[in-house]
Amino acid sequence: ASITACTIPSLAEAWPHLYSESPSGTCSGPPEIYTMLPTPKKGYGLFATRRIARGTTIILEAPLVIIQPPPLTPGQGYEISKMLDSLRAEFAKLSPLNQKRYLALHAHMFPSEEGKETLMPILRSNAFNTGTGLGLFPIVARINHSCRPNAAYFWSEGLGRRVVYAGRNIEEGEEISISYIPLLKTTKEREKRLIQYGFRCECKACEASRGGDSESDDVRAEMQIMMDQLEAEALVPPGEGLMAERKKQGLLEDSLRLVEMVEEEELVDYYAQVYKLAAIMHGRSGRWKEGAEWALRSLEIREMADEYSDEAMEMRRMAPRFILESKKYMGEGLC
Ligand SMILES: C[S@@+](CC[C@H](N)C(=O)[O-])C[C@H]1O[C@@H](n2cnc3c(N)ncnc32)[C@H](O)[C@@H]1O
Repeated sequence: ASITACTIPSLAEAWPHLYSESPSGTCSGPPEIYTMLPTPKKGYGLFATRRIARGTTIILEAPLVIIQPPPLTPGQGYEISKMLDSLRAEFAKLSPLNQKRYLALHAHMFPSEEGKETLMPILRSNAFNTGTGLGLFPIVARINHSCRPNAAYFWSEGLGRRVVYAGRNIEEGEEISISYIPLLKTTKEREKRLIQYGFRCECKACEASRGGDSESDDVRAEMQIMMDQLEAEALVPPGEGLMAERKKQGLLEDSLRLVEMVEEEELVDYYAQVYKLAAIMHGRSGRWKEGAEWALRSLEIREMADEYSDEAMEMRRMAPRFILESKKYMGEGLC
């Protein structure tokens, strides 16, 4: 029989809104499309209780606490002692049940912290940004990391919630994963960034690299270079003349290559960004129809994530402009 959260009393207690025991003693799972289960090596994780189609919102969660971090000290990060005071103050304001939910979360303790207060290690192991602050979201905090995640997430300022959505189709029983770190880095660089969480990622991309197959690392490093270059070029007026035309063609080819690499690596977090770059580079070469198609693909993802985000608005402005241009070019101008 599968283990459900109801078989783990502390979880059912910490998550009373998700798990209930019927009078007959039967555990009824959450109505959500995910459930929390123990994993062999990663602590708890969230798993799909049924097939989740790409684009589906999986979680919309308000923060339990938000901490406004002090300004970053260059090269040293945040001054932890200052954060601890505000964290203690925010924690004290929580109801006993919410304090329990906070303390039930995983804490990665550094050796110097063993046996000490867990408030800060819990925040460090689980927090996500909330615009200017750092927030703790007890359900989202149960999602494990993968360097090739199947879900993506963002903070919606308008809703005041963190939103997790399926970046690709997720099969029933499959673990839901997100990325805690930027992914266009080599395995070694990603390992360093994951130190604060206290684990070494064993996803397929990391394991292949450790096994001597450097393909994923090479591709990710190349993607970062191409992305930076295309982003920079997108800000500069394209120019005219033979040389400029050649450059435009080269950039168009690069943008398509970048799309191909990102899709091959299944880096769902980057799809919208690279589709937008492909749209711009096609537009610059006068290939408005293809540009419009790329713009619409980017818009679809931006809307899937957050239809009110600045990025969605930007694509909503770009796509019709490209469509209009392609109609002019085809002699179908609007009357
Ligand atoms: C935000 S929590 C995720 C939920 C956590 N597994 C739990 O039981 O509550 C982050 C912690 O989960 C574990 N974790 C997350 N992703 C992992 C991975 N890919 N491999 C191993 N451990 C992982 C690490 O202990 C990390 O500090």
